[in-house]
Amino acid sequence: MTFHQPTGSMPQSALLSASGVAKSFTMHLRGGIRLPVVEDVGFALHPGECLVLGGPSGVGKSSILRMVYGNYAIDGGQILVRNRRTGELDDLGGGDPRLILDLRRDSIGYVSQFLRAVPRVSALDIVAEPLISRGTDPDEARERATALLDRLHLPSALFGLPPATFSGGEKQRVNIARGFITDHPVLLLDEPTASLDAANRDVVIALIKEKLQAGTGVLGIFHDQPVRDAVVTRTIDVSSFSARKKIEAVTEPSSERHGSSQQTSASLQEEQFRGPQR
Ligand SMILES: Nc1ncnc2c1ncn2[C@@H]1O[C@H](COP(=O)(O)OP(=O)(O)OP(=O)(O)O)[C@@H](O)[C@H]1O
Repeated sequence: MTFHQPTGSMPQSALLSASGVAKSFTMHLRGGIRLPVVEDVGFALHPGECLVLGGPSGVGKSSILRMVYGNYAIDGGQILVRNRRTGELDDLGGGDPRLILDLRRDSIGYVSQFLRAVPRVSALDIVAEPLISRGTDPDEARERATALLDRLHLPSALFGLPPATFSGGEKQRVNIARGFITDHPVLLLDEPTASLDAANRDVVIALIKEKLQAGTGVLGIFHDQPVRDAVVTRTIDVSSFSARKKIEAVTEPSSERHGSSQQTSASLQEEQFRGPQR
């Protein structure tokens, strides 16, 4: 396999680093309008560290997580990841799909806000699958999945059912169990506790702390302040990477421009969600 070779470096002890990363979205259905989101994103993640992405809604926190997981291509810069299998630094920002899959298998885990359940697969098998696909004996994998789902208070009557009909919190607990069952050195968490009650939030806090103690580096978004305060070791203010501030600073003083062809990023954003007017 040949992968994109990184040209940069990162602190020896780091698991992951981003430098000079920029991201904009192009609205192809809106005449190719370009919506800049972040630029010059830079940070490093070390073992046992919980780096929290902070800043107001829409500033680019989830976009950064998605870039680090290889879901979003980057416009520039580098995202270097220590490949657990080879020990080498890989540039995930290069967008090589084979490299992205390789890193997801052994090096980077991700718990998204929502479970993407496969139809007809039981909750237990969804959770056990990442272990089985990495060679763990299926019985052992299911035992560990059972223990994790028990810990997250999922009623055992649901273990054998596909999560399609589960409540939001039940689906999220299956999602969390699936994300935490493996031991990726880097774990990305996108609001893992958003749909959980207090008791399960405490379980997730404990699970995150156990990961950190084991040396996992966690990069996460936590809107839930008690959870954030319980796990954070360092916060990154994503506003400092905002590519919008500069645009707004240029467009704000001239109010007559609003509504004309010189749109602000805020109005572009609105349009993006409204979609084409019919
Ligand atoms: N796939 C996409 N296509 C177009 N624009 C996008 C896309 N994903 C994100 N954006 C835009 O990028 C900006 C940043 O979004 P992002 O979800 O990263 O923000 P956030 O800081 O995580 O927000 P929140 O805290 O509300 O979840 C938003 O204006 C959003 O509309």
